[in-house]
Amino acid sequence: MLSFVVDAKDKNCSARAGTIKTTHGIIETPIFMPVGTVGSVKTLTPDELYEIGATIILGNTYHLHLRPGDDIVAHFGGLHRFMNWKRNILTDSGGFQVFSLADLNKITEDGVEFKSHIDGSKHFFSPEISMEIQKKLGSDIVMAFDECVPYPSEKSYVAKSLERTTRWAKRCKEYSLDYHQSLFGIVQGGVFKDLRKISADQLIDLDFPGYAIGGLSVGEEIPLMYEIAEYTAQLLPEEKPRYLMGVGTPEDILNGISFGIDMFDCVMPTRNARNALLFTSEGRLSIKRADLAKSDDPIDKNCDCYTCRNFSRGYLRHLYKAGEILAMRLNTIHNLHFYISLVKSARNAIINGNFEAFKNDMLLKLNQGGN
Ligand SMILES: Nc1cc(CSc2ncc[nH]2)c2nc(N)[nH]c(=O)c2c1
Ligand SMILES: [Zn+2]
Repeated sequence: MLSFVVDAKDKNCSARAGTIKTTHGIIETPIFMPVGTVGSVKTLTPDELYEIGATIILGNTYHLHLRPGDDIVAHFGGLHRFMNWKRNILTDSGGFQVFSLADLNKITEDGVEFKSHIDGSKHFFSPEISMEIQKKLGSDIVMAFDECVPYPSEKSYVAKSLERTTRWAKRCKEYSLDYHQSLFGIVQGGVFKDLRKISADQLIDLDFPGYAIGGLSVGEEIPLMYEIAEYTAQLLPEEKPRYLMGVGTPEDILNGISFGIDMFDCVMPTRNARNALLFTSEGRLSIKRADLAKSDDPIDKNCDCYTCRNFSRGYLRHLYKAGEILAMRLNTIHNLHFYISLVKSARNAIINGNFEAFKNDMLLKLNQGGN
């Protein structure tokens, strides 16, 4: 069970600040959700995640089903207990990962057969099986089992696929989840506005407590992603949360917020951190750079994260070059803190009525090479 209220709306664009309430606590939106695919946000402890302000993290049905197995996670009382995470968890439904990771055997009305990318073992996912796994994981927000069509795809295939995704969503809705879990529908339709409208209308008829925009950030050009994301967001009920899956860069998130989108997730901050690519309020910074060897500056002088309060660029560069695990941890703390504080600042700007100015100022700063 999930409630959502809109706390403030921008006057010049669709941006809004909201509050999601679940049994695992409050989520103030716009929100960025760190990705914890196999039950860990790579390199960080739950306490470190609380410290940077994370209120919801993501888990993956596909990965956890394959390893350690949803039965094992259920044995420990669900994913919250298993990983000792006391706040919210959203789990993706597995469809996307099957299509992007597994050796996909075949897709039928009933579901998808696939081979594990880990050991090649055969598996089958259906809407019902995806719901059963997410029920065992005990996530607060459960994603419907969908087909994320690749880009580009023939319009005729996208049109047929979205109809099946709607039929699958209906099957998911008919499955009884735990009292505390809420199921979000996922809008598909590729990059075709007329198909997006059909998909959105069909899912709205099924009446979900929240809606995700799927099928984007799959290789399409950024302007096209923005156009479809904005169009689709405006089709969705204003009083329900809107989640843009797999997005994105800080710029994408600021633009997504202006389209009226409330929730975002992306592996970028955590993956880039492990590759020494850091986000700062003056643009991107590669901490590997030789000219940083003697820099006593923090990664970002405007950042108050643990890493920026305690360590120099020179030290972080050294750790990375030496292959120290601490480098990954300190970089991850900074990048996640950057994303989470970006959306928190966006929320405050919406509440204070100056989101447009905030967004334009940030977009300028994010793209300067001021490091
Ligand atoms: N781009 C994109 C990303 C994801 C993964 S979101 C995620 N899961 C775990 C981490 N992040 C998607 N997931 C689903 N179910 N459907 C989609 O259309 C889709 C599109
Ligand atoms: Zn920092």
